[in-house]
Amino acid sequence: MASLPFELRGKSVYVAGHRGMVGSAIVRRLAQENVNLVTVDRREVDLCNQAAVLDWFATSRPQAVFLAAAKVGGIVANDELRAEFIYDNIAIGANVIHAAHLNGVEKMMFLGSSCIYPKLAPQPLREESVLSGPLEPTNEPYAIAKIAGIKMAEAYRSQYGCDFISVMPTNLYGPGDNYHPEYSHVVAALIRRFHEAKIMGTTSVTVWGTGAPRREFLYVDDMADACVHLMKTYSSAEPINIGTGADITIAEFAHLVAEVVGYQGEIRFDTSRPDGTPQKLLDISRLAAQGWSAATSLESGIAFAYRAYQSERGANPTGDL
Ligand SMILES: NC(=O)C1=CN([C@@H]2O[C@H](COP(=O)(O)OP(=O)(O)OC[C@H]3O[C@@H](n4cnc5c(N)ncnc54)[C@H](OP(=O)(O)O)[C@@H]3O)[C@@H](O)[C@H]2O)C=CC1
Ligand SMILES: C[C@H]1O[C@H](OP(=O)(O)OP(=O)(O)OC[C@H]2O[C@@H](n3cnc4c(=O)[nH]c(N)nc43)[C@H](O)[C@@H]2O)[C@@H](O)[C@@H](O)C1=O
Repeated sequence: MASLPFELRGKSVYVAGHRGMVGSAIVRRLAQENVNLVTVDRREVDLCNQAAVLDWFATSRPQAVFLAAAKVGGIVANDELRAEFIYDNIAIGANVIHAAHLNGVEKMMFLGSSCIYPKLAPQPLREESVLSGPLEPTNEPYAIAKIAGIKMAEAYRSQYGCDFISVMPTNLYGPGDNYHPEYSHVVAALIRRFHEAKIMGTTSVTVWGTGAPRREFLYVDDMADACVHLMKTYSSAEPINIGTGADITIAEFAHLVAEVVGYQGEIRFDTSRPDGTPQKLLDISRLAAQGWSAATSLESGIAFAYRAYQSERGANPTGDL
C-alpha cells in the first residue's frame, strides 16, 4: 500500500468520466498538480465492456485512477431507467476496479453517492450507516450498484492490499451539468426552468414534489478539490463523505435559484411528482478531520452555475445540453 501523502505529481493519472460534470472538474483541478493526465473517450472504450477495459488498462498502465464515470441522473431518471442504472453502474465499477487491481494501479478513488444511505437513517448521515436499513425506492438500483463499488474497493484492499478508497459525495452541481427537463437533477432543472420562464415572460413555474425535502448541495469545483485532497491524504477501507455540512429545503432552494436567475413570478409545487428521500445531510466530521472544507457558498455557486448554463446554452440554444 502506498504511503501518505500519496504523491500525484509526475504520475500517470486516469480520470474515468472526464467529459462529465465531475470528471471535467477533476481534470481542471489536476492542471495544478503536474500529472500526466490519461483519458479515453467512451466511443473507444465502453467501461461496461470488460474486455475493452482490461485491454486499455494493460496498454495505458495508469498509476492512479479517479473513477468518476457512471450512469447518472435525477430522481426521475433513476426511477424510470432502473435497469440501466443498476447494470451500467455495476459493470463500470466491477470492470474498472478489477482492471486497476490486475494492472497494479497504486491508488484508486471510487465515487459513490449520498443516496447509498438508508432512506430513514439518522441525520446527519454518518459513514457507519451504510447497509443499516432499507433504501429510498426511487434510486435503489443506483444505490445498490454504488454500494457494490464501495464493497469491491473494500474487498480488494483487504484481500490484495490495494490502496482503493471510496468517497460519498452529496448532491453536486455546476458547469457541465445535465439540463434535461425530465432526467436532470434539481439544480440544473430549476436553473433552466426559471431562466426559460424569465425569457418567455411566464408568470408561474412548477417545482416537483412538496418542497419539504431537505438537500445538501456542493459546487463541483469544490468536489474536485476534495477528491484531489483525499487522493493524497486519505487511505482507509472506510468510505468518506464529501459535503458542506449544511442543508436547505427544496422550497427555500427554489426561491434562491429564482432570485439568482432574476425570475419574479409565482412558484408552484406539483405534489404528484416524487419527493424522494426526506433529508440527505452528510456528517462531514471525517472530512473535516482530513483538513478539508468547502470554499463556495450556495449563493455564489448557483450564480457560477447559472453563468455556466448561459454560456453552455449559448453554444447549443435548442438542445437539452
Ligand atoms: N451529479 C451528482 O449530483 C452526483 C454525482 N455523483 C457521482 O459522481 C460521478 C460523476 O457524476 P457526474 O459527473 O455528475 O455525471 P455525468 O453524467 O456528468 O458524467 C458521467 C461520465 O461517465 C461517462 N460514462 C458513463 N457511462 C460510461 C460508459 N459505459 N463508458 C465510458 N464512460 C461512461 C460519461 O461519458 P460521456 O460523457 O461520453 O457520456 C460521462 O463522462 C458518478 O460516479 C456519480 O455517481 C455522486 C453524487 C452526486
Ligand atoms: C444526487 C442524487 O440524485 C437523485 O436523488 P435526489 O437527491 O432526489 O435528486 P434530485 O436532484 O433529482 O431531486 C432532489 C429533490 O428536488 C425535487 N425537485 C423539485 N423540482 C425538481 C425538478 O424539476 N427536477 C428534479 N430532478 N428534482 C426536482 C425532487 O422532487 C427531490 O425532492 C438520486 O436519484 C441519486 O441519483 C443521487 O445520488
